[in-house]
Amino acid sequence: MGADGTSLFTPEQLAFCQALPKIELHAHLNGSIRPSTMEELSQQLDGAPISLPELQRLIRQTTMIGFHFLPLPSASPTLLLAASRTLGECFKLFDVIHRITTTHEAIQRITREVLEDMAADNVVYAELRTTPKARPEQGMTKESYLDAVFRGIADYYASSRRAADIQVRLLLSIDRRQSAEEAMDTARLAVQLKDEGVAGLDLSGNPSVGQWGTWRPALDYARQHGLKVTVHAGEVWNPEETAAILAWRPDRIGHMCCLDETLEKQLLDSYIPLELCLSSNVCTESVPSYAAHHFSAFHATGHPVVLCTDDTGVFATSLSREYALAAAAFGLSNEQLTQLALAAADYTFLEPGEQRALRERMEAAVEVERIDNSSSPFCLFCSKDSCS
Ligand SMILES: CNc1ncnc2c1ncn2[C@@H]1O[C@H](COP(=O)(O)O)[C@@H](O)[C@H]1O
Ligand SMILES: [Zn+2]
Repeated sequence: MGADGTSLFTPEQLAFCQALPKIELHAHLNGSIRPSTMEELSQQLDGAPISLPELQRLIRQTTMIGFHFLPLPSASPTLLLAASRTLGECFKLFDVIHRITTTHEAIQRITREVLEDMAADNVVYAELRTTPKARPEQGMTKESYLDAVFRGIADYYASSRRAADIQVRLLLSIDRRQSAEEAMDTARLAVQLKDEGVAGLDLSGNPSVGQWGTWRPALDYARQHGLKVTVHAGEVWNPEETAAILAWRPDRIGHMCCLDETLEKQLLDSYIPLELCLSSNVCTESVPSYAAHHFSAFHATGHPVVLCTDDTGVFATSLSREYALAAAAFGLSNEQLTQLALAAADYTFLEPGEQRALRERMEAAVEVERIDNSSSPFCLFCSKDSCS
């Protein structure tokens, strides 16, 4: 374990995590944009309200986080120095990203690329979330924004040799800057698209903005119409709101970094699955270090937890890296990592039969990996030099 805010994982740990079939349940579409695409799209900006040098500075700063993964000489582990990007800076960057992804073409492209990146990382099931946006100046409505997302998904399936490898559902996000009416529009849209691959609703956005009561009717509406709901909560210290969200009992909750003893007990009693994003929380300083991340305490009690990325483009990470970080920071064995990955099937917003089928598909893939690795002198599945 490195010093505060640093963590160590070995190339073998990362290789194991890359080979593991994984489930991604907390990924924001625009936050998962490839830095190279961000840079390319920014060149096409014309008369943007943000200057190109400033945009380039922000993009460089993002890519720099990626450069903090320093490969050391072969026998040494990979060193990750977590660069920090406060939540405020993070939301400035989202505004920038949104300025360069204003067209249907850009949305379609980043959707395809995000799926390509996930499949290459051995993600076998993903719930991708995004905030539908109306941009009248671009002839974009919330519906046409989502059509572009669906076209991006179709493009991925049409072009990928690994198409069968990844199953996708969408979650529609409500941004905390939105009014009750805007939130309700998104909830109605999600209900209309239930049979088209929309599995649920998400509440996200700058945690310091807005009031829980504003969006609650929209979330009630979605729930009454059979959709699942996940909510970002406790990303900053706001005990009243966190308690109200827990009392509402979302189907899953993201983050929950800032809890006191009472809230922690309520959460444990609720048994609500937690979506945990280590790099995001450390980079935004919602938690002080990997070692101090609450993943460890919740995982140790048997509380349902799932590792997720949040924003691979903003935090320069991947789901494999998040698993490797957890392995290193909390001393998880390969078997524990495997069980963690498999258990996520139960926390998806799929029907129970589909969850079982997903888990079986993952178990079969794990079995193939075990057999493939059984002849290797270094067993990926037990971290021993040889496996008996
Ligand atoms: C870092 N922690 C976070 N906390 C809260 N909300 C976040 C977030 N990361 C991302 N988002 C939400 O996702 C949007 C970008 O994707 P979409 O435009 O919807 O595809 C951001 O604008 C924010 O609302
Ligand atoms: Zn998030």
